[in-house]
Amino acid sequence: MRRNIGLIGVGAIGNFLLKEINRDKAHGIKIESVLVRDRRKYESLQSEFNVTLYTELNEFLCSNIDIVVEAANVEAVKTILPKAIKEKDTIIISIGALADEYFRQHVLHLANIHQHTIYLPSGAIGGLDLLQNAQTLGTVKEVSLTTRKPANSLVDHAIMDEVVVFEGKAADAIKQFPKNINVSIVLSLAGIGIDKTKVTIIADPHVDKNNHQVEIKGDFGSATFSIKNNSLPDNPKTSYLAAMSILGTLKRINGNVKIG
Ligand SMILES: NC(=O)C1=CN([C@@H]2O[C@H](COP(=O)(O)OP(=O)(O)OC[C@H]3O[C@@H](n4cnc5c(N)ncnc54)[C@H](O)[C@@H]3O)[C@@H](O)[C@H]2O)C=CC1
Ligand SMILES: O=C([O-])CC(=O)C(=O)O
Repeated sequence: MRRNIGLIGVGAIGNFLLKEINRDKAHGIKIESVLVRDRRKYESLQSEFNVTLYTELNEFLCSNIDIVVEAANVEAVKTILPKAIKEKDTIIISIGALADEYFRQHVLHLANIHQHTIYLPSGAIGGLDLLQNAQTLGTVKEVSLTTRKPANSLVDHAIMDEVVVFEGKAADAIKQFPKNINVSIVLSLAGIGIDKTKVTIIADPHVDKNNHQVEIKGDFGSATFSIKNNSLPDNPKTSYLAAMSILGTLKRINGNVKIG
């Protein structure tokens, strides 16, 4: 059982996890340790959620934790994951960090040598089970993602009508929108890769949800997933489902039945 969690980053997703896991105590798991950059800013979490704060990665990794959960950003994954995966299984939500081929191969190598697992939750989308099954024989031909978000999540000036802010491959989408399109990288890794997965990002002043449309075609047939996500109150860029997918992953790791 992975009961004790070490959390990296307390923003919209980190707050959700602290409230759901430590306040409810209903999931058989507990966040024990939290890695932050500024201890003073987060001091109150210690008494509110009965956690220990760390600002030093090594001390955090040596604390009483079974699994690390990252809920920070792509840059944090780049600096933290190589060390973390040597010591612990690790759940990553800023999956965009793995778009860098050299970095991905490096951390997969470390995971293999140290016999730890990198878990990549499906985040704000779905259908990754189907995509991985359809691709077992390498016969998926096309994968595309169209993401439509409220305009102010994507552009810093007011717009009256929708604007396509990106059209191209996932590899380039994550470079331009590292806080908005991590989903394109998990989709790429489950399917046909970051250079073949097509991405369109639309800033839309007329929507209040984060919409993702995934289209898959291959020898299996075709599939379409359309997801209309409510966002988390603390960060409109981030979908509620993305936070829930971490909790779901933690529950499935500890479960005795694996579905999908
Ligand atoms: N895979 C997916 O489907 C999705 C991924 N995401 C990604 O999840 C991550 C977290 O999302 P939110 O909680 O909404 O972001 P947020 O911006 O609300 O919170 C991130 C927190 O991490 C902290 N942080 C940054 N670097 C750190 C470091 N080196 N050590 C410790 N703390 C650090 C920040 O101070 C901030 O409090 C983001 O990278 C976001 O892009 C978000 C939604 C969906
Ligand atoms: O939460 C979402 O809808 C998607 C997102 O921000 C990401 O993939 O980075």
